[in-house]
Amino acid sequence: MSYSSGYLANASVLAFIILLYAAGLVFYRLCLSPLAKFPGPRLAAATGLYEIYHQIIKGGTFTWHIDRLHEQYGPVVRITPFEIHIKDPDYYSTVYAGPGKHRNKDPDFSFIGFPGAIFSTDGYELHRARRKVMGQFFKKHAIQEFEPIIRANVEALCQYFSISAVTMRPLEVHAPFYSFTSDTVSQHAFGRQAGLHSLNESEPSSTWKIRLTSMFSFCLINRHFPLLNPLAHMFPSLAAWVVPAFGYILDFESDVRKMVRVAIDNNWQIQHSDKVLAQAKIPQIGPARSMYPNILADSEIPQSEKELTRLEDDAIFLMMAGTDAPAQALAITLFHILNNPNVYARLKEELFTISDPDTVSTLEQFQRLPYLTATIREGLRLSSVVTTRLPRSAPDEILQYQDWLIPAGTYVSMSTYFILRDPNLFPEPLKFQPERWLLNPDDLRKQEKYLVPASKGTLGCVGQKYDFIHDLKLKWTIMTDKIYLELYETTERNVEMKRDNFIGQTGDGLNNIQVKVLEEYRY
Ligand code: HEM
Repeated sequence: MSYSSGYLANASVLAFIILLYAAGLVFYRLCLSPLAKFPGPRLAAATGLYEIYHQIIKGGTFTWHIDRLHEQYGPVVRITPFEIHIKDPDYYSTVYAGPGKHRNKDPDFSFIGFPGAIFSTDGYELHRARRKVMGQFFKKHAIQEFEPIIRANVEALCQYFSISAVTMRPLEVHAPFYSFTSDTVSQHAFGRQAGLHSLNESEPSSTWKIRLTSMFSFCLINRHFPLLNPLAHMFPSLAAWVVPAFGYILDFESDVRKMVRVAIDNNWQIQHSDKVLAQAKIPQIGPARSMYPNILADSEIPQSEKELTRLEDDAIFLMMAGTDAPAQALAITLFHILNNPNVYARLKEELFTISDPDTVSTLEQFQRLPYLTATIREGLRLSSVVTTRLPRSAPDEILQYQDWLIPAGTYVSMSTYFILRDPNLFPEPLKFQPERWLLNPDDLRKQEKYLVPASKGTLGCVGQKYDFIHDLKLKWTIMTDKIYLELYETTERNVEMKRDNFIGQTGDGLNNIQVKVLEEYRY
């Protein structure tokens, strides 16, 4: 036998073995797997390529496709070989359960390229320990202590609106909102001085909007092709040349890594100096405590949790999570307010009841305003910025849904995007109607159960308490009696989510919300 025919024979045997293995795997998944009995497209049950096709080839459309599958197959659908998707808002708190119920994330799904991040933490116990540490900085009182910094940042943010009133140039609102949220989160995380200060720039900068949008589009690819991430970081210049958006990601990472290194260096210096001086030197944010410097200084927290790469990963995700979703939710809420003049007028009227030029209204005062509070809830509902599903497993529990018994350890997911737009819960769901939240306390409690834009349970968003900061931001930026806003060349198309990059994205080139600042009334 010649060399080439021997080679061909070996290749054929290898191809045959691979085919046999693939056929066996597909047979197992379709007929023998404990999930074989669940309804859904056979192709989705047979291979993960089904999801990849909708996410990568069809451009992030799987979320909407899943919804169509529910119309065809009912409330339970097997959407991948390993995952069941359920569409029933009343089942949400079973899957996304609170303390006392053991839930795990799907580590493949939570892989976003930064394995040390709390979001990607595999294992219930480790996640719980990390959550306990991070959670203390997000307790209501901790955020309230942070209010002076938020106020200062809101003031800086308002400058852009004031300048726009003078120049009469339309303002694209994502850019200043992203600067606001990235400055605020970084100052909370690293201390006022050590954090970012994009709001100091004279023009609103779209840097953070571009960086974050690039980060999230990369997240989607990472999940399906996890090897791309280390490869891209191994050859950063080449990767940035092939995919220019990667350059923005590197810049973003580099800024966050720098802040972490400074925090570690400072901590080292503090620990090696006088102990009394050490306490005084730990950065404070107003009377509140900044996150990473205090974590580093806490001798109860194990050293492994304070390693450079672990903290870098954690801070990168924190900056992503704390910047993008709140900035988008705020921008989209603003769009809906301005797109509904009756809502805008009613809000202004309500805000005039507390507006006193001689005093600065407090967050607590805003929170007592029923229509403003209702508007914020409606904004969080309709913006529903997180379009991804977030699979969970119950490792030691058989979940029961209707007559279905879901084997322990199976990944189950639900999409909040469709809960927030469920017509049975929210009639005419695409309409922006703050009035739907003006309910008596019992009915409000029942309805709030379904307001889940930031997920729920022990693994849900740690920054949810930040939501009430919207009250402050909204009041100061848009409802203020000093300015009057009008949409400029912006329609529903500019806020309509078409693609799922974890965070929803509009159609190409439409992610802009422009306003004209029509007048600025000065006392
Ligand atoms: C409108 C605002 C926000 C929305 C809609 C939102 C949404 C979410 C969602 C859906 C998750 C995933 C939860 C899960 O896996 O079940 C998440 C996680 C997270 N979010 Fe938020 N978020 C918001 C604001 C914030 C803010 C302001 C911060 C920080 C300052 C933040 C920090 C985090 C962190 C650290 C996690 C990971 C939690 C963990 O895995 O334990 N988020 N967020």
